[in-house]
Amino acid sequence: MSDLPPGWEEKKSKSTGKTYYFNRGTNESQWEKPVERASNQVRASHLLVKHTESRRPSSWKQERITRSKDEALEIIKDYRKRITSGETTLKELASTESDCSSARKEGDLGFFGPGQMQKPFEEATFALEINELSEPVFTDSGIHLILRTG
Ligand SMILES: Cn1nc(-c2ccccc2)cc1C(=O)N[C@H](Cc1nc2ccccc2[nH]1)C(=O)O
Repeated sequence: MSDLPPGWEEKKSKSTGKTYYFNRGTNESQWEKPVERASNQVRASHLLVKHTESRRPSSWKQERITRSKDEALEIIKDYRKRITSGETTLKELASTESDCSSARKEGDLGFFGPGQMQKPFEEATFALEINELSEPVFTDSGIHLILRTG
């Protein structure tokens, strides 16, 4: 009975004889044995605009964040329009504009389950369909746009 997630198979490297894992569906291959992701987890990328009331009003972009919450909301609304019009993507904008250090990963936060992120962020993400973009979401960190990716 294979204990590998769907699509994965165990193979032997012709050159080294070492076991590796190959996914015929995605053409991925890796040395580490793939593990099943918990079914209650989701994956998301986000763009964060901080403001003066943010828990940590500082970021890789700006040592001291001086914009107001209202200004941050106007910025986030403009970003959302540009994404929904197809002019740009959330990942492109997050890379240059997000006040979260995940900007260096195009805003990708990876997989997370209940209890890992601030409640408003968690609730908004779990309410999204995969590839759906949230409305502006308010947390203690600032204002977010969230794209559920998994
Ligand atoms: C939750 N998280 N993951 C990363 C991250 C992920 C991948 C690569 C580098 C950093 C950064 C953070 C984080 O909390 N960043 C904070 C801002 C922030 N606050 C959040 C609240 C909810 C979800 C994401 C959030 N990001 C910061 O940089 O001040």
